[in-house]
Amino acid sequence: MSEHTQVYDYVVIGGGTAGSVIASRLTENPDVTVAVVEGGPSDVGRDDVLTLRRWMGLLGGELDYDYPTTEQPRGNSHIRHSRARVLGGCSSHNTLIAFKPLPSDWAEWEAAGAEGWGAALMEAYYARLLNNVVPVDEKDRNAIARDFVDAAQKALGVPRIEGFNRAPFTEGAGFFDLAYHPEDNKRSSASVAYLHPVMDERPNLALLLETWAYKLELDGTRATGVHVRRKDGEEILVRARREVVLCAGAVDSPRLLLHSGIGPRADLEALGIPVVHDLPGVGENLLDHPESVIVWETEGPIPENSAMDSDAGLFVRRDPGQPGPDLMFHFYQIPFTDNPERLGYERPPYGVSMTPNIPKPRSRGRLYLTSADPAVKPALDFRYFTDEDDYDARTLVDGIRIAREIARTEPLAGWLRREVAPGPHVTGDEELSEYARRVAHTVYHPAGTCRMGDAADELAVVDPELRVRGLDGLRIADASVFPTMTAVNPMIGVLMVGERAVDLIGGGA
Ligand SMILES: Cc1cc2nc3c(=O)[nH]c(=O)nc-3n(C[C@H](O)[C@H](O)[C@H](O)COP(=O)(O)OP(=O)(O)OC[C@H]3O[C@@H](n4cnc5c(N)ncnc54)[C@H](O)[C@@H]3O)c2cc1C
Repeated sequence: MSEHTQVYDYVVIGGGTAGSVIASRLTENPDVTVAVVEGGPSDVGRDDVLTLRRWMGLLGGELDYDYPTTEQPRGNSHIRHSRARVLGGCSSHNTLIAFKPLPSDWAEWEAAGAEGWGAALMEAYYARLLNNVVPVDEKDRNAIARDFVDAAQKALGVPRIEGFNRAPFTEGAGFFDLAYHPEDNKRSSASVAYLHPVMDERPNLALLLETWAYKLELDGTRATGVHVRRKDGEEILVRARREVVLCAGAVDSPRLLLHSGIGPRADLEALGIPVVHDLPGVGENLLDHPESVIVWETEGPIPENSAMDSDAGLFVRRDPGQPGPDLMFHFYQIPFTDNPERLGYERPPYGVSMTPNIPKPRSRGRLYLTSADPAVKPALDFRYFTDEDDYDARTLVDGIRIAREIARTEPLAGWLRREVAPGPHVTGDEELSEYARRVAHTVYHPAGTCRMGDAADELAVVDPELRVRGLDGLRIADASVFPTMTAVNPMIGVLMVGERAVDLIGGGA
């Protein structure tokens, strides 16, 4: 089929978390035309997507790109990285836990060269968000999760936090804020909040759904559009009069750059991809929040009410010298045994789990291509637990010990019949580390693969205005631009990147 051309002012590649924000804001100006190239279908009318509590049913299904990791000698090689293939992106299949990044996160970004991204300025972008961010509703607060919060507070002496986004914190236990509508458990995802209200009313907004972007079009050093393939095989060159904005996420943004010849020269040459622009940082600095899991059998069934089965959590700061928390826990009202089962552990009929994770992991991974064929998934080598001081693994060992302290404390203790995994006999540092790493999972937070940095930083992919270094007409706005990992779950940070990108582009009404 021959390729034809469509022209818009802006082409947004990826109608996901950040992309939905940008497309919505840019088209507030009726004189500006925007095309969104989105690989997945619409989420409108899809209860399987829009009902928050059904999130687990989406993992690994037809709306999941489902990226494997490379072998992880120090970790778990079986982790599958879910990435949503649907309008709203990962905000359409995640758990919508909503944390404004902490002031210490923004300070770290600034120190890494993201000039102008300090906490005071970023506050305005949080205020702009259209998502319905509310604390877990009273009716969704399960009795065992309430007792987890009480026990954590008592066992560790940390404060109870009601509204994690009200003020910066370093420690505390409580129910999360979620981007949802408690009355019907519907998502307040990026697409629901930003696109649904306007998508049928704005002739200047074109949603090209089930359309895959496989190569950027460049005229010299200027990005002028993108080559896409529609579901029926039709190929289109979607041109941008003003800018191309890449919002395909931490996996697919670097993937598209690499297939377009933008990346580390030697890697591209080795695969026979013509080098358009040597940019060594593309795919480097692959970050994540790794987690482990402790599972208990409960004395019997747990009440059913919940927003999405992991409604409460805990932050701890073990090292008072740190500006923010250095250990985080999600509490699951279900026995989360996917990884332990592979090691021979059983799934109890009724149970709960705590998943300690590393807010500021030190291991750094890398994303790279293994083929010049754009259909082949890239390799994701997170290099889990490879940091020099073994900080990451030690953090999870501390996490298991702290989780046990909480489990021994009333009012939680009375619910629990026995520890299923790793089991009370596993107590030594070495054994705990081995267990923690082999059952390690991801909190699904890949980031950093096109990181922002200053002009002197050769491994930076975008400058503080989100422009790709050395090229014109091309910005990136999604989780890939994170210079470092936020201590908290990243989605709100991604939405704020989207809002800020609109200002930097100079668009919007
Ligand atoms: C299961 C799960 C649970 C999570 N829970 C939470 C949570 O509770 N709280 C939190 O803060 N964070 C959570 N996260 C992380 C958070 O959702 C992500 O960090 C964030 O949504 C990423 O946004 P993004 O804009 O970078 O990418 P995405 O939202 O993934 O958007 C990328 C979009 O681009 C499209 N796309 C990609 N490549 C192409 C291409 N070549 N052509 C066309 N379209 C393309 C995709 O279809 C997708 O819609 C979770 C993630 C997952 C997977």
